[in-house]
Amino acid sequence: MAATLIDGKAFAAKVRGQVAEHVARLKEEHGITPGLAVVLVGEDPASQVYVRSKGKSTVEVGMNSYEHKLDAETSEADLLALIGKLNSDPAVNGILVQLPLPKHMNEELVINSIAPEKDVDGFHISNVGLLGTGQKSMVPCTPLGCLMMLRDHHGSLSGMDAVVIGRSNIVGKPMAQLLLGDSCTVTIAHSRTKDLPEVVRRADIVVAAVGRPEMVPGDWIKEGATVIDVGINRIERGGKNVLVGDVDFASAAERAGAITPVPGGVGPMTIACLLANTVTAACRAHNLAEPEGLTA
Ligand SMILES: NC(=O)C1=CN([C@@H]2O[C@H](COP(=O)(O)OP(=O)(O)OC[C@H]3O[C@@H](n4cnc5c(N)ncnc54)[C@H](OP(=O)(O)O)[C@@H]3O)[C@@H](O)[C@H]2O)C=CC1
Ligand SMILES: Nc1nc(=O)c2c([nH]1)NC[C@@H]1CN(c3ccc(C(=O)N[C@@H](CCC(=O)O)C(=O)O)cc3)C=[N+]21
Repeated sequence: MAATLIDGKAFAAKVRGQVAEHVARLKEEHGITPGLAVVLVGEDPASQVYVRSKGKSTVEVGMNSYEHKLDAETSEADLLALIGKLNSDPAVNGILVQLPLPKHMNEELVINSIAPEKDVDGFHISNVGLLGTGQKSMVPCTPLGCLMMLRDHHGSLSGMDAVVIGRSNIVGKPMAQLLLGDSCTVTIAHSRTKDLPEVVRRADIVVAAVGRPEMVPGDWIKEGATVIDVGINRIERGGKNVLVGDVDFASAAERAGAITPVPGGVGPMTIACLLANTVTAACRAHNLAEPEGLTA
């Protein structure tokens, strides 16, 4: 392997350490313990795993974790009522409603009912608008984690050619906004992009957020490029269930300058950034100085 491995697991541990320090200071100096509420509707096994791991990390950094598990048949009105209660609860600084929601719910309506200042996912329309106009906002966790790793590796990203594959509201679009904010020349590719291999070959930075196992082969990667693999795909290989990204790691690592693995790359950073956003939200709620280096 020629590429440098960007160790998201180790980076995430460092971020969680910084969050823990800031939480300890908030407690000592101001008697404040930040709180994160996570709402899960239904019994999707993958979602249950994430929610448990989020709760565990929240407690480990010294914050309060409030888990709300609702069954799949819960009405939208009941979910909105719960969000209303969390919005007005001063002990709750961050609210995350795990996606996807059951089919009978209007995801946009639900997300936009979260108080924007508690929207630690950064999905509320106000936060989307603030990010798009370069104003202070809550920044979506996955793109924020990717940005932190890129800045750490490169220092400045100014003038670099970046290609984001995927245009979802939760990953692709906010990722592109953040890269633009750091003065990259940004291309957003998607399922209708003509000649994706050629588009990717131009890139100094490739962020793959598609949800198709190992779809980006090494020969699309420009020699020395930095590859950030957001994909989390569970596939069967050799009779075993394994986790792979959207990038074919083995062949891409031959050409890339640096690359994130799956697992152990973007995933752990997503959770660390969720904690970072929660402590940031708590500081803003109390008009206190925000932790440095934990926001975009
Ligand atoms: N590590 C982490 O923390 C997280 C990981 N993920 C993972 O990231 C991946 C993407 O998630 P998400 O953004 O929610 O996914 P979506 O399904 O919402 O979006 C996928 C995007 O990929 C595009 N796409 C699909 N097929 C192709 C193709 N053949 N060529 C080019 N583009 C294509 C789609 O294009 P179009 O718009 O034209 O349909 C769409 O914009 C998933 O594997 C998910 O599990 C997600 C969130 C967090
Ligand atoms: N409102 C909302 N916000 C989210 O941020 C959100 C969501 N809904 N729905 C689902 C996706 C997915 N997601 C992941 C978080 C961590 C890992 C993670 O830590 N992955 C580990 C592996 C974990 C495993 O083994 O399954 C890793 O990549 O190393 C993965 C995926 C957040 N999401």
